[in-house]
Order: sequence, then C-alpha cells, then structure tokens
Amino acid sequence: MKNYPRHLDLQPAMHAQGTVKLPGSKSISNRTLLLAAIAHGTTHISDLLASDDTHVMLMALQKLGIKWEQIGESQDYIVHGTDGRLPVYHADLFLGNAGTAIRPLTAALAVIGGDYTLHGVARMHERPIGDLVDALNAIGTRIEYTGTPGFPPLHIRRGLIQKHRMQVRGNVSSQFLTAILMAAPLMAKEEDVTIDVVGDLISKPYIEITLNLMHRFGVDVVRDGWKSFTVQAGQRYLSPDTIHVEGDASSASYFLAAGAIAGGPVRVEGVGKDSIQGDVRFVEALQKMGADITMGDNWIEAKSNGVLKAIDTDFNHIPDAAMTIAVAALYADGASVLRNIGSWRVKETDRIAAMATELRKLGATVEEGEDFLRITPPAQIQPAAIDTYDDHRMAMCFSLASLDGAARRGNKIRINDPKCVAKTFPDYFTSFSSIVGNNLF
Ligand SMILES: O=C(O)C1=C[C@@H](OP(=O)(O)O)[C@@H](O)[C@H](O)C1
Ligand SMILES: C=C(OP(=O)(O)O)C(=O)O
Repeated sequence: MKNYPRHLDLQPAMHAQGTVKLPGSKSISNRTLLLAAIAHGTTHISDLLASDDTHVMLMALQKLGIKWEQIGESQDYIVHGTDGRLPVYHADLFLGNAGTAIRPLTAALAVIGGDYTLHGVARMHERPIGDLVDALNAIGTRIEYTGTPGFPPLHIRRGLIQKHRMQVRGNVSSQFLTAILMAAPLMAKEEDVTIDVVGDLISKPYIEITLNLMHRFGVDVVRDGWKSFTVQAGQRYLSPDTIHVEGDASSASYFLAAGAIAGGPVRVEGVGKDSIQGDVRFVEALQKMGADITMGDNWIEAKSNGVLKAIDTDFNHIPDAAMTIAVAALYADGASVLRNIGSWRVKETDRIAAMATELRKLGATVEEGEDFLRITPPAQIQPAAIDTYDDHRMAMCFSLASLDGAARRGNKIRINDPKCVAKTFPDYFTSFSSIVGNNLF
C-alpha cells in the first residue's frame, strides 16, 4: 500500500492464516550498505529492504560520492566500494529517524575525517548520541553538536586519532558499540584497536549481527565476552562479492503473533532457524505464551494452541519485537510483565509511555515503570483509535488488536497516521490484510 490515508480502519478478524514474504532486515541492510561502501571491491546485495531507513542510507552514501546502482526495479543493488576513502569531503546528510544510519555513519565519517553535517527529523534530534561522540572524541576525532549537546545534529571535522584503546557506554543503545566496531578497521591500519564496554550493554544480539557482517567482509574481531573487542591491525574490509539480506525478524513478529492469537497457521518466509538476527528469539516468548511454533531454514510458522498464557519476561535482548508481545498480552489469561525495556524510552517515541496510553484505550490496565510494563488484559477489547506517534512499530503491533483470540475477541481498530510504517515496512498493511482476509475498510 503506497498511498496511505490519514487513518486506516481495521475490521475485527476472526481468523489469521496464510503466508507472508518478509521484506529485508533493516539491521542487515544498513550495515551491509555501509560496509560495502567502505570495502575494497564491488558488492552485489540482494533483497535489500526498501524503506525510509534504507533510503536515507543510500542517499547519504550517494552524497558521499559512493557509486551504487539498483538493478532494474528489483531490490538488488551493486555498491562500488572505495576501500575506506570517501570521494566527497564536504556533505550535508539527512538521516530521517534511522538510528542504523546516523550512528554508524557518525563513527565512520569522524574516523575518515572531512566536513560533514548529520541531521534528521525532529525526533532524531531527541535521540541520544552523546556516548558515541564522547567515545570517539576521547581518541581524537572532532565531532561537535550544533543543537542540544548530546544529540544530533552533528558537525564532523577532521580530527587526528591519537589513541587506539577506547571506551564506550552501552546501556543506552548498542548501536554506539556497533558504530565503533564497524569503523574500527579504518583506524587499525598500523595498531590494534581495542574497544572496552563501560557498564552494562543492552540489546546484545545486535552486536552479533555486526560481528557476523564484519566477518563476511573479511574483518575478524577478537572479543572478551561483552566487555572488550579488538580489531587487529592490518585488516581491511574486502567485498564478499555477494550478500543476501535475510527477511526482517522484527517484521516477522506481527504475523507470527497473529497466528498465535487467531488460529493460524501463519507462515513467514525469508527468515528461519539459521538467522543471524536476535529477533528470531521472539518465537521463544510466543512459545512461552503457549503458541505452536515450527521453523525451517528459511521460514517460521505459528499457530495457536488455546488461550495464550500470561508471561513475566526480560526483553532486553529483543526490544523491538517485545512491542508485539505487549499487544499479544491483551489475549493472555492474566497479567503479563515486560521487564528491562528501558531503551524503549529513547526510540522512535517514548514507547513505554505510548504503549501504556494506547493499551489503556483498548481497556487494558497498565502499570508503567521506568523500564517495565505490566499489562492486565481487559474483559473485552474496546474499539479504539490508536495514535502511532510516528512510530512504525506502534502502527504495526496495534493492528493485532483487531484479531479474535481464544480468550477474547478483537475489535474495530483505527490506526491513525499509518504511513509511519514506511520506516521499515511500507507494505505492512497489505501483508497484514492478506492473512486476515482483507479487513481494511
Ligand atoms: O543495531 C541495530 O540494528 C538495532 C539495535 C537496536 O537498538 P538499541 O541498541 O538502541 O536498543 C534496535 O532497537 C534497533 O531497531 C536496531
Ligand atoms: C528502534 C528502532 O529503530 P532505529 O534503528 O532507528 O533505532 C526500531 O526500528 O524499532
């Protein structure tokens, strides 16, 4: 669905069943684009995600002088790597609200050096980046804030890297460590680069995605658990020639939850048991709630198995897919608790506050803590107009409240401003309506 109306009305749906082909993973797409750009050689990327977040990355790379081509109308791209050099020294980059674009680009551009400004939508300028800037400037880069200290917009100038051991905090976003890891080979020409993580690290599985992709581009990282990471001198990124982008595991969560709530089976294609994305572990939470899950190499299927069970679970490892569980909790047999989700407060919106407000509209009783939510389902889900706060995941996960579950029925759900799904999944509502028998009106 390309032209979204101002709101979408979803009719109650008795059953969810069918197969959905997933769009490419956002996390893999944006990492692969950047690595292909700074690698030696040409990379053919297949099934890249088509969305706002990848669009801003592609446009930024183009402005930096990286040559890439889209093959026809397909989602296959060819990126001509520049071996760590950037043809354009002076550029102004708009990065929307894409954390996976602004954070890795900040580190790469600061290390390479030049005269670059990086900015985004208003919410991007409220999303912290101070821990990344502090870590980089402490070794000699020159990143300045042009607005509020600690937040984009940023102005990057040419610095001089003087140290090769650095520290980064990882308790606000794992993307800071990801950004530094990806930039590390650019400064490990003659000396090893070691990155020490200070304090707790959140969202750990995203670091595994980073290390996996760096490995495919020829760079191996020596690690001491989650505490310290070393890129040994002399390694440089080499194109693996071709890279296929897996389907997005976070996007899979909505369809799998639909199968678990409303009968199923619902199958997603493009991601499976060998996925490198941590969000495939979303199925463990669904299983804990009682759903039936089966997995193949490149697919996952969910079907319901009676009333969903309430769960009390730590979701630090899957912060994005956890939002889907918050809505699935409406169908459970008691109160569910989502713990250790403090990072929700600094994402596309304050997701803890937004989730609590919108779940209450549906009749749920919600207790909101600094880093947790306790959700008690209502006797009956109420019809509601859901505000989406320019947050794609709010729009996508609340579509599930239109489904009938074994314990209680769904209801008419209005999704306000549905176009925000374009951040990661422009065709979400077309795919959703295909598994519920076109409940859009
Ligand atoms: O590295 C990544 O691709 C991501 C890391 C996570 O962010 P945090 O590390 O900020 O939790 C996740 O929420 C985001 O959607 C994608
Ligand atoms: C937090 C998210 O995005 P970002 O990559 O901008 O951090 C998300 O997609 O849920």
